[in-house]
Amino acid sequence: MLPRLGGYLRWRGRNVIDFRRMGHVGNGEKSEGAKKGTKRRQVCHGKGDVDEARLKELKYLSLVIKETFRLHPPFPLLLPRESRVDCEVNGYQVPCKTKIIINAWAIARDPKHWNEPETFYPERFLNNSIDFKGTDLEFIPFGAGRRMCPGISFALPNVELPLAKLLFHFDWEHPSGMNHQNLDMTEIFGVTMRRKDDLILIPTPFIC
Ligand code: HEM
Repeated sequence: MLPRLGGYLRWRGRNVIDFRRMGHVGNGEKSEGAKKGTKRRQVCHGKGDVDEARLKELKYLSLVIKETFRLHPPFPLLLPRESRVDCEVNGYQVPCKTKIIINAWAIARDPKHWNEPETFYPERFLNNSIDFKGTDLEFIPFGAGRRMCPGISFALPNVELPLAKLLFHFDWEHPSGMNHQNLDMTEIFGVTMRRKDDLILIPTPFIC
């Protein structure tokens, strides 16, 4: 359960939703946003909620999640590996037993593997078999090989389901003067990566 403090929904010590500016829906009347939102909620509309069984039908959401993991992997650097033989990589001599840290963040933005790598474009995964299950080495937000994340099948529904529920039950807007183009996506690098600035959004409840 996420705590609500002083009008903000807080997660990991940060303000994620500003409830003080929450859009009002009076007397059971649907907001304009909610009426428009019905079309966007086709998969779950009439059910009143999103459940785990329907997650795989939310095709576009899964593309958006993939693209988010590509551009903003929570763990930008994989666990250190040790080379087992003397080898040469791009002209560099790498002696046996050298500790190697793989930069999954940089690989996922490498123009040798991605068209317009800096652009957030979920459709790039449409009709495309590239996945983050550890076999496509240009896209490894969960790592690859023997040290790959063993929590992946626990992690994914815990990203997809809360996100799907938040999108189903609310319409979301930026505070005035902001739009997705001027949203500052700067991140703070570390063992885990996170936004530099809080993401402030205005939710309007969607009444089914
Ligand atoms: C979105 C969520 C998550 C992401 C992006 C993620 C990503 C990663 C990455 C990149 C690694 C290093 C893999 C490598 O070096 O090849 C890793 C390791 C690991 N992850 Fe996750 N992880 C997530 C959630 C979880 C969860 C929920 C659990 C446990 C329930 C978990 C347990 C572990 C463990 C135990 C390791 C170390 C494996 C080892 O040392 O061999 N992770 N994870």
